[in-house]
Amino acid sequence: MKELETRYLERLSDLYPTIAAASTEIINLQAILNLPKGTEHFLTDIHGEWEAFSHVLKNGSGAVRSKIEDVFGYTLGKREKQELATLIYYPKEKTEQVKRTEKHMEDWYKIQLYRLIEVSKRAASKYTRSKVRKALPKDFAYVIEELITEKAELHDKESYYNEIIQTIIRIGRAEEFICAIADLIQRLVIDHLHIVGDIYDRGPGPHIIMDKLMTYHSVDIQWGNHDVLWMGAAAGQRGCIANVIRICARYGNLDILEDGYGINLLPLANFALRIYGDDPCTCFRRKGSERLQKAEMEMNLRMHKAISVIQFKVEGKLILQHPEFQMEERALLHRIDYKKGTILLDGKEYPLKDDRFPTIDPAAPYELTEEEEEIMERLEKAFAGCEKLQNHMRFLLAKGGLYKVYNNNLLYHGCVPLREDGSLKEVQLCGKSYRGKSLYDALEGYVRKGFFALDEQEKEQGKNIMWCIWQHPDSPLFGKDKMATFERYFIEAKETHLEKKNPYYELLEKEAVVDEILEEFGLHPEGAHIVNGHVPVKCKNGESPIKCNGKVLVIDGGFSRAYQKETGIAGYTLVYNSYGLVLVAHEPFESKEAAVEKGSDIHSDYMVVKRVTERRLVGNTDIGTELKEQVADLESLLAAYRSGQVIEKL
Ligand SMILES: O=P(O)(O)OC[C@H]1O[C@](O)(COP(=O)(O)O)[C@@H](O)[C@@H]1O
Ligand SMILES: [Mn+2]
Repeated sequence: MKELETRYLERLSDLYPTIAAASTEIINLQAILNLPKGTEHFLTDIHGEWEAFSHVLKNGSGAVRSKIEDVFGYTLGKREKQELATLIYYPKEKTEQVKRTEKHMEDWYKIQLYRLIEVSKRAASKYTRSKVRKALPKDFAYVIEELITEKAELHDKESYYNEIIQTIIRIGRAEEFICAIADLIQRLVIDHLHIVGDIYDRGPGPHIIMDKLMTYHSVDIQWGNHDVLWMGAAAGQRGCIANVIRICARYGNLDILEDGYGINLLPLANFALRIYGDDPCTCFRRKGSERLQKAEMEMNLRMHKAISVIQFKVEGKLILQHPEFQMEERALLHRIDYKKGTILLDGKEYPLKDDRFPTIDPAAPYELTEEEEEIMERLEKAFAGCEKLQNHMRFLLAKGGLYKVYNNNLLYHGCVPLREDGSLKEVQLCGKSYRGKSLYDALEGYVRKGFFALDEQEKEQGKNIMWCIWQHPDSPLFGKDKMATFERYFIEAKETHLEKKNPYYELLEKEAVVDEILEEFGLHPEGAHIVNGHVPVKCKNGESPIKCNGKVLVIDGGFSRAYQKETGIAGYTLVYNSYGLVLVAHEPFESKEAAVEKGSDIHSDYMVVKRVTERRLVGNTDIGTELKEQVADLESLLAAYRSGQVIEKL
């Protein structure tokens, strides 16, 4: 044991070879521990709405505005502060707009540059110089550092700064400089980003969001059911592929696949036109925006139906092949009376709104036709072979998981499956029984196997589990008794559309239940929170995102336009800074142009969930715990140097 410790200290002495080096590092770490904790930003349910997402990233859900407020308080008017905020979010566009009318651009540059420097000084003051240095834009690193660092020894600071700024303007670099410093501010106001699931589906730009996240300085992702659906599709699981395409068609977004990811949908399009060419496919009208032209719409309708039918076949077959999933009642095609055009559900017969099924053989309803089979084979290859999609999925795998415990908060997208009495529900998974955290851990293990297992059978199992995570009643990411997709397309009777939520959602006000969940994940209930998304908070019905006296925060980001009518708001985000937790309500995002033109921001309301009496320091965070361990190790090294156990390397 002793030997192991000496060996460890020897390795550490490679990094800190002298008493002086080890001491300096201890002092540095100690300084970091006493800085205010960095601001965390939580977003969920972005659902492809990349413009609103980009905006919220830029404004840090109000974090930029509050920095401006801190710096300028009463010394700037409301309009000027708003203009400055817009300049920080959209430096290029805002400068262009000003140029159109402003006659004295030099003055304008000078004023804005001063203001931007003041804001960045404030934003940087929370961090060590080394961290700020790492965040500096390459081109202007040196000069920005000069400008934002207080120089006590300078006599005439003003003329020194003036000189720098004048030079920047004179040599025609003011615009680039503004962009660089605006980026720096955005980067400094948010230290870490949490995405609590559902990046994909419904909106037009999940791939753009993924590209953005991949360049973000610090992020973790808790996968949502829609994200796992895409992961399953990328891994080649057919049920997931069909769902992904169906949802894109449903929202008129097939171009995400075709243009965004370069996945060829032509075989499906040709097939759909041939098979459903004179079928009005009225049940397959798309939801959401009016972006499609008429001809495209006709095509969309048909592709939508074609892939839906394929989905119901593929899923039904999977369910029947895997009785252990216990989803038999979700295989529906054999319950249809193809002559009468009805379906028998729970002993009740319902007429179908559309009973044209030219590709279904009533004797073998789950078999794909030869052409359907060929289409699926090609799609499988296309998804698996799409480099961009695979890169995005690898990023999700690397930065994400099914849940996260971070700074005393428990983050997951959906729920923890519970029984009616609030106890953790036992769930069967591949012959074993799990509940609570063990269920989450097991499921995550299967997802990773679906990508990385060497053994083909294990890999296959992992892929199928991804499909289960998407829509199994016991999936913690789905959390409903069924996904009534078929019923919602084909049956008028609303009672069949009902998807009953897991008791979790009713029990969230019960402190004993919430505490048990927190403890299950290793947290002390005192001062801890659960943050989840997934269910839109219907503000207009008086629902609140704050449950259980602030212990649970259901912050469906509500970015999805299609859901905004229902909720009456564009959702919530959460900010956790050194002063406490603040829930931010958002208005619908109009467009980037409107944001620049009108200086409109979309955060409308703040609810302080928790305000601490003493500012929280890095020392009280998870990173702080790690740093303290490092300090302890370094102190052992120092002692070893002093006792002669380890010798300095000069
Ligand atoms: O309104 P849409 O896009 O048809 O989606 C409805 C389906 O989406 C789900 O709500 C799942 O998506 P969410 O994770 O966004 O809730 C299903 O329960 C439901 O069947
Ligand atoms: Mn969801």
